[in-house]
Amino acid sequence: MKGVLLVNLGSPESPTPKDVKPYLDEFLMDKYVIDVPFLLRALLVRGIILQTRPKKSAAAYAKIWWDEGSPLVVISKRMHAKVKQLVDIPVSLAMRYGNPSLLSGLQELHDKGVNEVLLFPLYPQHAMASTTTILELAEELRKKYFPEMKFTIVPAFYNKPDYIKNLADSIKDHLKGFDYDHLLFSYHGIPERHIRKTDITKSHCKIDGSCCNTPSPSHEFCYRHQCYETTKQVVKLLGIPEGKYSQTFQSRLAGDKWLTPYTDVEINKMPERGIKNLAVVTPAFVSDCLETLEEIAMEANHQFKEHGGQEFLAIPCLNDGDDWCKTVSNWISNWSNASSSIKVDSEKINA
Ligand SMILES: C=CC1=C(C)c2cc3[nH]c(cc4nc(cc5[nH]c(cc1n2)c(C)c5CCC(=O)O)C(CCC(=O)O)=C4C)c(C)c3C=C
Ligand SMILES: [Fe+2]
Ligand SMILES: [Fe+2]
Repeated sequence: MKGVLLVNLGSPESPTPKDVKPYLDEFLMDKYVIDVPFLLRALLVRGIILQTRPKKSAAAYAKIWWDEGSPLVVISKRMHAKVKQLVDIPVSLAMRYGNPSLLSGLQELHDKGVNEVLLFPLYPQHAMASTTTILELAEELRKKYFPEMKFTIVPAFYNKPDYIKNLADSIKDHLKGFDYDHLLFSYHGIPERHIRKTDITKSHCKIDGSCCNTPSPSHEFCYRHQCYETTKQVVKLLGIPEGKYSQTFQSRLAGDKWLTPYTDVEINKMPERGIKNLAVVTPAFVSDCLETLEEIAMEANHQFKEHGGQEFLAIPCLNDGDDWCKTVSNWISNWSNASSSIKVDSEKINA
């Protein structure tokens, strides 16, 4: 029997340092996130980062927390509930860090008699720190607890026409009545090293002006290419002219060189370049979360105005929007109705 596991990132249990600390420990001790040898990772994370960050992060979470819980988890649950109504196979929800855990999601499907699982990482663009870590942990759990299960993986959907249309429609709706000078596409950043590591050709990605626009098999897993492609396809659909939009990367940690240009640096320079009304969209996230609600809608908004900007619009993520939930359920139904599900590629899922 077939079933689906939707997987998002996850949040702490509450916006307090006591609950944020174990969440950050699980997150940052992940070898796909901080990809250095264990002892160095433990020294960096437990010896340095966790000494101060839980308090700072908890304060940020407290600003965006809802009565029902973390926005990311609450929104994911709402989306899950809608998708469940639209398909006729079991669908469970899990988080990579925190709860509901991946193990509980797989167990729930197993208890319903599911032995063919469509693993659905809720990330439009592929990154080892987001997607690979889900797939690796799921495989580890499968081997240990559910050896009879088969997995099929939903690949990054950064360029799938129905996803692009949902995103473009949402941007268009939110821009109604907002006379914007510029639309910024701000994606979650990753260290440049991660781009080189996921380059399957081991030679293509130079992280320069052209590699991501030159066709290559490496693009199947290149986060940077996939971000550019999402932006390119959305602006094409919306007819936004060159110069009226740009792309940046947000949420970097100190230490490494992360993908540039940096969102905060660019936003602060915009008012002196004549951009007074700025709209920001965050397509690396399908659900609003700390990084969109606090870092962009509060912090970047404030900084933009401090630097002379006038109006700032943070465009919400697709969240549990009806069109997006329909797209997700169509992909699921196409997979569940396919006669053979041994290996289903993205084209088939979107057929
Ligand atoms: C788009 C997917 C994501 C990638 C890729 C990603 C990489 C990445 N993240 C960190 C460090 C942190 N990220 C944090 C929050 C956070 N990250 C994502 C998504 C991706 N991260 C989301 C959806 C969220 C929000 C979670 C929520 O509960 O709302 C945090 C925690 C908050 C904080 O202390 O700032 C950290 C830390 C690294 C190091 C990384 C790539 C190496
Ligand atoms: Fe992150
Ligand atoms: Fe590239």
